[in-house]
Amino acid sequence: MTSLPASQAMLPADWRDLFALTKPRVMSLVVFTALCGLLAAPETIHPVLGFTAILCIALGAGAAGALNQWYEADVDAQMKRTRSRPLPAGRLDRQTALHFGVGLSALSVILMGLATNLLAAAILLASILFYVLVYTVWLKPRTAQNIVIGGAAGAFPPLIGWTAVTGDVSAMPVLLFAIIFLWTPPHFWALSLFVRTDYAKAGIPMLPVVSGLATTRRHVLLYTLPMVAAAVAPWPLGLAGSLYGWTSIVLNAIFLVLAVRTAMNRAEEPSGMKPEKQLFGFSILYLFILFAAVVADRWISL
Ligand code: HEM
Ligand SMILES: CC(C)=CCC/C(C)=C/CC/C(C)=C/COP(=O)(O)OP(=O)(O)O
Repeated sequence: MTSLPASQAMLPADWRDLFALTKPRVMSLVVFTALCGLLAAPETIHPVLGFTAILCIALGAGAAGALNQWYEADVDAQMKRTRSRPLPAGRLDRQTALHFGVGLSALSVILMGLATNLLAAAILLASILFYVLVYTVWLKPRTAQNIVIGGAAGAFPPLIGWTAVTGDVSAMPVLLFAIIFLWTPPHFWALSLFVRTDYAKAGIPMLPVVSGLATTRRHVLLYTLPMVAAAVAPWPLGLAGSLYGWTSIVLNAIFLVLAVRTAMNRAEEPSGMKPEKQLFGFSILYLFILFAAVVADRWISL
């Protein structure tokens, strides 16, 4: 029997499966970046409304994850990494997942509109539709560029958090969007290199399956360069101070070194892919620390 994370161990079985449907581990970083967008905004929001906004983003992101798993149940059944999810493992039926996903999506968008403003609710709805329809249904089964465009869905949360407070969109939240948008390809392609046989088996045209290891490794480095530029930009542009600036320089230097080592690696087997594994693991830490620095920098400047 596999051990459960502490956050899931205390829930009764059915709730545990519904919770797992929301991809809680991935969504924790999505929600964290949204919270940072909300806390870095130049105005304030009543704490109850701020909490409600973050709850809505968590519910919306979880609903999108559930709809993704509803649509991909057959594909998930073919991959080692995903076959123990509630739907392919047969612990939950597809209709329940569909109702859960649609209901939670509607609830999150309506509540966001009531608690904050229509722009934030509209961007939340657009992110859910983008992830489910544009990425999952349209691009993912068709093109190796799926995550380049489809990954935009995961870049919206800080913009939504910020907009929930201010009611409009300015340069800094657009940069926060750009950082996650450009971060997604190296984040995912690093991982895709060492789980590529799974994707090949399931017939999903991810880059290493379609174009090979060397091209994917070059693409990891290619997308890291504009990501570094976008991540450092807030300091020289005067949108953030030196705390953010120095944190960003250190994080981006490490990311770049790992991306170069990935690009230079020639290993064919996952056992030789240490740089790729390190880059994937660091990509998560990178985003957590970078977004925490956005907030810390704003607070010390108040
Ligand atoms: C289309 C874009 C993306 C793709 C294809 C992708 C894919 C993946 C995959 C396949 C994993 C492995 C773990 C799992 O099976 O769930 C993963 C892990 C993870 N991703 Fe992404 N990801 C994307 C975007 C994002 C975004 C936008 C965030 C957050 C801002 C994020 C945060 C994470 C985190 C925190 C993990 C680690 C989860 C764990 O510890 O199990 N990902 N990602
Ligand atoms: C507010 C809102 C709607 C946010 C959405 C956030 C979002 C789209 C995050 C993307 C993260 C993610 C789990 C990608 C993996 O999809 P996949 O289907 O390729 O992964 P899988 O193979 O593990 O199912």
